[in-house]
Amino acid sequence: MFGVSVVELWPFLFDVLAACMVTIKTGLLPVCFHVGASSSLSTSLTCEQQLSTSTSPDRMVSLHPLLDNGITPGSDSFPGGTLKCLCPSSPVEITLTTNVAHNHACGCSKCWKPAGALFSIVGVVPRDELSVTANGDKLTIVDESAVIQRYACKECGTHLYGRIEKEHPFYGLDFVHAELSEEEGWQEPQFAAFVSSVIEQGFDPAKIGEVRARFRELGLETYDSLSPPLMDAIAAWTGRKNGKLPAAA
Ligand SMILES: N[C@@H](CCC(=O)N[C@@H](CS)C(=O)NCC(=O)O)C(=O)O
Ligand SMILES: [Zn+2]
Repeated sequence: MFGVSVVELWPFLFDVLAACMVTIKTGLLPVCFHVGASSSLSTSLTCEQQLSTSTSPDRMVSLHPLLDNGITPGSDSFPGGTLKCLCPSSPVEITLTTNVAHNHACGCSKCWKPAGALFSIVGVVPRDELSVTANGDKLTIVDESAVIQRYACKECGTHLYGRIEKEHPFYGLDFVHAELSEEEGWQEPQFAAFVSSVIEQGFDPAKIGEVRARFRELGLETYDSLSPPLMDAIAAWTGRKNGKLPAAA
């Protein structure tokens, strides 16, 4: 969803990234939490228990494995790496020659989530920093009518990358799930987007406050679309396109 050209937008993304990183708090609660009849968050269950019973949205909830036990900061100097689908043999592999930016939790129904997770973790890279390096013949586009053409493995269903082919504020950026890499140093999640969208997928609206509270405990702001810097980038692109703002230099 997310054309300013990449050349134009990419430095902006890094500025935003740097600003967001200072908001990440330390000393996070260890959790797998229970959203139940009580409004309190319980830490009494293990992650294994939580994941094994998380099929009902209003019982045990895993936001995402990379969030449930606290956020591990990434590395500013991380150069990128390889992401693989979950097939036990002949996995599809993509290679990124840079770290992700705007990495965030997304609650929308379209982004790929690992089993049991309520949210996806998704970030962006310039499209020319991504290449398919193995078993690309297993890729298929999930929904050709979507703005983001999400390329998934036909066998295991994992989304490898999402690409925008039409005129769009985020044309030139590909969407990826860095958790599909074994390397460490990927940018940590910066915010939570499309939070209310989990309700469309069956999550109890009465419990959404607890989800937002948990994100805040983790130091992540929650939004029901994207973060203000990204919404501002979209609006500026639209303003330039409709002539209300001067064209980019
Ligand atoms: N409430 C909707 C929101 C979908 C949505 O707008 N997703 C955003 C965040 S990934 C987007 O950019 N969609 C464009 C697309 O999926 O092609 C849902 O959950 O399906
Ligand atoms: Zn999404």
